[in-house]
Amino acid sequence: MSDNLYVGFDLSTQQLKLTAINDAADVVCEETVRFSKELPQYGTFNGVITNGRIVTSPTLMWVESIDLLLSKLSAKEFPFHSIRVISGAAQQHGSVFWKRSASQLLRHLNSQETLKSQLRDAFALEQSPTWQDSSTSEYCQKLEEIIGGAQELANITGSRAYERFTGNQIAKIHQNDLPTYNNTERISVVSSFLASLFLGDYAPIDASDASGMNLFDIHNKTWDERLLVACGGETLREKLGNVEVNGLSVIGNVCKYFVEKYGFNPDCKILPFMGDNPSTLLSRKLCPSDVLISLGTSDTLLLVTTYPTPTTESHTLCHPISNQYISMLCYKNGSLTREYIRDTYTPTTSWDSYNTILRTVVSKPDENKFGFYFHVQEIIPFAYGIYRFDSGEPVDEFRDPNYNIRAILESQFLSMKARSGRLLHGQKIERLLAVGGASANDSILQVLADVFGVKVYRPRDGNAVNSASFGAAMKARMMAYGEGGSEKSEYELVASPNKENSKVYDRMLSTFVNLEERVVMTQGRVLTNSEL
Ligand SMILES: Nc1ncnc2c1ncn2[C@@H]1O[C@H](COP(=O)(O)OP(=O)(O)O)[C@@H](O)[C@H]1O
Ligand SMILES: O=C(CO)[C@@H](O)[C@H](O)COP(=O)(O)O
Repeated sequence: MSDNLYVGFDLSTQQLKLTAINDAADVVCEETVRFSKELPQYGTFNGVITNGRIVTSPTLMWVESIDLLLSKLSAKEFPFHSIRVISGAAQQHGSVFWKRSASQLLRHLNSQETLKSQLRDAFALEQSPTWQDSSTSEYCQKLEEIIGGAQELANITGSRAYERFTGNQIAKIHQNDLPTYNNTERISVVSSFLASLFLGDYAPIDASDASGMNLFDIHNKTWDERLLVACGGETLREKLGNVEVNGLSVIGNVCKYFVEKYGFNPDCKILPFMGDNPSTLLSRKLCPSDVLISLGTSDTLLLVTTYPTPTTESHTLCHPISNQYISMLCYKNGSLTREYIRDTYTPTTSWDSYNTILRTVVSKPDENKFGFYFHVQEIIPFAYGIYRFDSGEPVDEFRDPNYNIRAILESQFLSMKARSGRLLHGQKIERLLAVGGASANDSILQVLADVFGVKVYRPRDGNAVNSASFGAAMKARMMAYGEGGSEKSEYELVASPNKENSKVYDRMLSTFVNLEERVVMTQGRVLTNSEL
């Protein structure tokens, strides 16, 4: 490993990850810290602490995970000195509230101590709001009213008001806990928080992540004054600092702490850190008609567009390194809800037994059966609860409960298909590119191919396992090689649609949309199936 190295981090819901690549863009090292498993003292489950609709992560757990990750690499004699550039990614929307004077702590980090011991007192909020939080509905409603409606807000910021978006989280603190708000010097999103630690100073929020706050004008690429004042009063602008609109501009060198403690090169450059979904888009070379589907803790559908048309169901984000835009659908019931169904309906609670049932017991779609699995409060649609239908009638359980194993995948992918049409403006999808933890699962990707009627590819073996940290490493490498670099053929075909199944799913789409509407109409309280 004597090459130059380019490193990307990803601070996601369940783990902190690192990917290091070399000049040839080959992955030379990956490392992970799983929060709940490796830092159990913080009491998180799947990386978060849930209290009803409030979902947070301990900020200090994130801080400690950085030293833990780097010390794991030290133990392997990782050549920190060879890292030329670092960048990073993180879950979008989450926030970190730095206390007054925290910048002084950041600027004087001492390599003889740990980050945790020095930053113990740096945060005005000990628990960071995360993207899974859905406790701010009243602030969302107010914001849309102030600005003239959901579509109007989407036209400015790229999204209608969403509970997890940082502006609404800030409004909640501003209106309920003014002392904490006033004691806050800087509000970072998770990506700029992570960058700040490496920089030893507050790092700017990058434009792609600012697009997930309901505060940023995605056309002019500036904070929107009316929205700032509505969410956090006159002082919010100062608390947020500047947005970095050029994702490839150097924001500084790595700070002394990392040079002295781990042997980073003092000349190692830092590029702005991004949201994990924009970063995932940088991980692969995409053709204009490619659609990327990330099946991780959250499920997202992503495509790049030159002409954004914000809707009230999707998100439009600034592209992290170009003047283009990203259209995105995001679902909260992704891998963890699939795990829940796996653990409820398989004897050995393993993906192997899940896949066996999917391939053998419920191997064909049944066009009369539909399930909706909003195990946690969903984003699109804004719904909660589990609902099943057989021949148009609500049922508490399918006659063969194994059908849940297929139905959850069908409903997740039918929802994406129904909604992606509006983002594509009639353009045909040529390839679906699957990334994220569940993309390792061929049986799941077969259902995806059947529902969309399109071939599904995934990164070829040997590429990075984690797309967001790989994307950040690829951006770091762009400093030396530009945006093109030496691209390789990076995909393998995993699933071709079964024509018969695809016909069935085409027929199911309109019934799916109607039943989903019916489920949403009953919201307000969770109904059992027999009440529907
Ligand atoms: N073989 C598999 N089949 C289906 N899901 C899987 C498989 N392997 C891992 N996963 C899921 O992937 C999820 C993690 O995905 P990942 O993209 O790494 O997470 P994150 O969204 O936190 O970045 C886990 O919750 C796990 O359920
Ligand atoms: O809320 C969103 C996007 O709007 C999520 O996609 C988060 O960015 C979380 O990412 P993961 O932890 O699932 O990677």
